[in-house]
Amino acid sequence: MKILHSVHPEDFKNYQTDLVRERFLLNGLVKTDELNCVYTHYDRMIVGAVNPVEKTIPLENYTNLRADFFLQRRELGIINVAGDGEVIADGKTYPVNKLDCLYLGKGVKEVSFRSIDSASPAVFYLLSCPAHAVYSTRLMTNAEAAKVKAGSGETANERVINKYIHAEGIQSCQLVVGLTVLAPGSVWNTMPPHVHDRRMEAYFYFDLAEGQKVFHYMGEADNTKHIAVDNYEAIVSPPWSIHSGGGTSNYSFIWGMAGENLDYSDMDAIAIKDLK
Ligand SMILES: O=C(O)C(=O)C[C@H](O)C(=O)CO
Ligand SMILES: [Zn+2]
Repeated sequence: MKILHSVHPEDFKNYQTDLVRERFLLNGLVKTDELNCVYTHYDRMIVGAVNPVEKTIPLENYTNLRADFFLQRRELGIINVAGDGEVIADGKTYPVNKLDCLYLGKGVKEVSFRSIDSASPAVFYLLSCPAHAVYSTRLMTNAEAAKVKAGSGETANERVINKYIHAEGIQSCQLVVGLTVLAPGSVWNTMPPHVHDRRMEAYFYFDLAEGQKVFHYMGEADNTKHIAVDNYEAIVSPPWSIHSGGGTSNYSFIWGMAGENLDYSDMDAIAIKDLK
């Protein structure tokens, strides 16, 4: 499994586009009939994706985990962003359709993924972090997720934030996961931006139309940089960094965090006027 190391904010100030991409962008995650995971040193969060088309794909036990099985000391959040699919966990089958979320706790031994129709395959996005206790497996459909409206059409940031795994939702050790859907005509996510020194975060962009891009902004508030991100690409955000995007069209993205607490609202807001 590829490993991504952490970056110091002072070093980041010297980074050019290529190095920002190398250190933070996770691309090539979604490949036909493959599971692809990256082990990040941001709270040891593993970010991955599996796109089962013709085959049922198992969650393999990577050697760098030095574990008997993937979830021996970890928990896992799964969100499907494409066609209908199923996750089989220790013999039980869970239907996980577009925008549904399945949480699997520490100790689940055998996990595999399949699509219902290979002509419209599922794409499961995965977020896994270390777990110290067992929390129950739980499926939450998109209709059941807590929804918060944010932004407005006037400022091109009208969106709905859907929360699945968080303090008042699916219970976990440290995973916090949800997704945000931008309204047509709105392009800005997480603007005004924020940081949260107590949690890392990863964004995975999806439902971005062919030929469009999201300009993802990161860095400390007074030293921001951007990279242009495609559909099905993820980007990690260190605790010192803003994480905000401006698209050339509307799109959706999954956000996932791990760290000190499960409190979604534990953020330090940054005023737009203070951005540089
Ligand atoms: O659109 C937004 O604003 C978000 O979705 C923000 C993320 O949920 C986030 O950054 C949580 O810390
Ligand atoms: Zn955040």
